[in-house]
Amino acid sequence: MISGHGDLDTAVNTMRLGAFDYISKPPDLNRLLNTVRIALDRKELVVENKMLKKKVSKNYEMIGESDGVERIKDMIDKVAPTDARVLITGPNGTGKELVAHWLHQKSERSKGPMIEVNCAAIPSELIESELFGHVKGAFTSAAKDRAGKFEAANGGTIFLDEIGDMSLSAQAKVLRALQESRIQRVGSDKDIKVNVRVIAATNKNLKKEIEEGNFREDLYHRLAVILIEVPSLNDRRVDIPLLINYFSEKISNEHGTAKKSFADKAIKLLQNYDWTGNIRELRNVVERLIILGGTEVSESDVKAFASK
Ligand SMILES: Nc1ncnc2c1ncn2[C@@H]1O[C@H](COP(=O)(O)OP(=O)(O)OP(=O)(O)O)[C@@H](O)[C@H]1O
Repeated sequence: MISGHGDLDTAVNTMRLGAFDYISKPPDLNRLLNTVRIALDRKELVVENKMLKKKVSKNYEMIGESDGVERIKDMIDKVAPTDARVLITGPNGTGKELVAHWLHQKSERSKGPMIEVNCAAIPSELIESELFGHVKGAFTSAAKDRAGKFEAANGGTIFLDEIGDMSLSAQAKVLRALQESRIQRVGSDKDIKVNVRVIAATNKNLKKEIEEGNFREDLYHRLAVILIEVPSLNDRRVDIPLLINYFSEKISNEHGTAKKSFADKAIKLLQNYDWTGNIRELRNVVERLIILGGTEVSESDVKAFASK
């Protein structure tokens, strides 16, 4: 707002009504330029922030009203505010990672970091240094000191995904970290105290892995203080219509197109499929049908493009 009749009241009122700045006439052009620059920066930040918030909150929405999902939501509400360790089990693509994010977001640690480690993706000779860091010279390629994921998660949560695939030697190190809340960087004997909540997930049957000697029983008991079992999609088919609707909206948004509806018969057909890939597979099928199907996705679209 630029005005020649400025007094303090008008200035305060204009700002209250949403003006970014109040400049009296004749304007000092340097000040004006500066104000415009700052306002543009602010606007950019606000837009970016809105987009990020949307992304975060949308990504971790948990859709479903089946008994299985309701039970998980109840458990999350009870368990999230505590520091109890949680082991999440269930087949691939059922939403284990989603549950882990929810637990973190609804916990007192939500302002702290949430660090994810995919234990299956890290070669066994690197996992120790990845989790606990290393000091310079600990091994040939250790050119400088480096903190690991446990230190990075300090004050927050570490999510050990696919824990069933972790080597026995790494399991021993994780066990020590859990027992003592302390870690040592590889190549150092200095203890570092960490304040980290541990959430782990696996699609393996850990009881069976224990019997076969692939998983430490003591580590299992440390991790599974609370056990959350995520059911397969075939065991909660009532959620399928809701999920189709949710993914249809989400995918159309991502594509920048109008939301497509699905005919009742198309939904029924999808509801009876065998979803071995669970929710991840359903999402892919919905995306395919949105791209290839008609304005309203029909039963014949499902037969043509998503037959099983
Ligand atoms: N109840 C749900 N509502 C909405 N989206 C879901 C739900 N459950 C899972 N998803 C979505 O399905 C996809 C797969 O979920 P996620 O990655 O959490 O599964 P996972 O069990 O961790 O899989 P994996 O064992 O293969 O790592 C993700 O895109 C996730 O956002």
